[in-house]
Amino acid sequence: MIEFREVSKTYAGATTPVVNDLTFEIQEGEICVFVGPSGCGKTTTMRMVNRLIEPTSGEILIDGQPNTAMSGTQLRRKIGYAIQQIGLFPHRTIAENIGTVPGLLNWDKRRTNERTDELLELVGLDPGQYRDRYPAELSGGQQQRVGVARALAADPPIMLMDEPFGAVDPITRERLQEEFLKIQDDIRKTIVFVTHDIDEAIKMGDKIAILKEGGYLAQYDTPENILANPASEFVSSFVGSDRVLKRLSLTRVGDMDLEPANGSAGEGPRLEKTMSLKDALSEMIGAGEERGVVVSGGDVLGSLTLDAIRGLSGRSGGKKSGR
Ligand SMILES: Nc1ncnc2c1ncn2[C@@H]1O[C@H](COP(=O)(O)OP(=O)(O)OP(=O)(O)O)[C@@H](O)[C@H]1O
Repeated sequence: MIEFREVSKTYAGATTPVVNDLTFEIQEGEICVFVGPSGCGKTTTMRMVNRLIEPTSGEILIDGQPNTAMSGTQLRRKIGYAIQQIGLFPHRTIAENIGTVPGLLNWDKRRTNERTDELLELVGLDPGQYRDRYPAELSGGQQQRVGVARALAADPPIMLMDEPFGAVDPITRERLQEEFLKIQDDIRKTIVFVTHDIDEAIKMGDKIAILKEGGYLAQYDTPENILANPASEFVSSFVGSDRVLKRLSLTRVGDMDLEPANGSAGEGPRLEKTMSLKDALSEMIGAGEERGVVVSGGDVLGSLTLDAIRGLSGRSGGKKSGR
């Protein structure tokens, strides 16, 4: 767990803070996304976790221990770091790049090589083909995969990821996001993820910290709750006027309170429980029906009505509690 306690940062020579009295906790195994407009202090906040930047006041605890009490080696072992624009060393091979932190931690060569190959496979790159290439010989998307592999090298429980998928086209970006979420399902790291893209935040975050200019925490909650109940005008305009649709995309049919199905036939289209509400809505409107039958495999789970979906576009009605 990472705890921010009244953390502020004013850069030398500046008169106003760029990070302002942040207090919140990031739970173990969760992805916490810092999002907000340019200059609101996202990167500064993230870099205070691994002490690339020191706070002016307040403290950051990692598993209950102030990070100031940890040595450089301890911090490197505990915290992986993947940065914007990839940051691979151009004159080192892919294997040497991935082996950077194991090298600093004095791992022997064999262990580092085995780990490198394992990570290349994890991020979907054939070790035989890519291990000895240089970064310039890889596509942007492949380089970003290597950036993620490098951050994972020493198997740190915490990962800091600063716009890790920023430098690629939208389609590659979406693929990288999905691949990474699948990897995270297995590795369950505690992740701080910086982006300025609210859609990426909604997709990647278990929690989202929305920062606003001056480094204030405008809202800290699950994507679901932020979309349902934006805390202020600022949050509401930052998440966008399509927040209702975003929320429908995020919510699965199976997450809703369902009505009993009165027999499975003749009650509108069949909706798989994993389908998003946005797709379910489209099916129901397309079929001209007020309700659909929610199924999982061959079993009928219940019935979903247009009214229940409409209820969701208000506040939090209609949805089961929890994510
Ligand atoms: N080393 C520094 N010295 C002085 N001011 C700095 C320094 N680094 C950042 N700043 C200022 O602090 C503010 C916050 O910067 P930061 O990089 O944390 O924001 P950000 O939200 O990550 O921005 P972006 O989305 O544009 O990357 C900005 O106004 C920036 O100019």
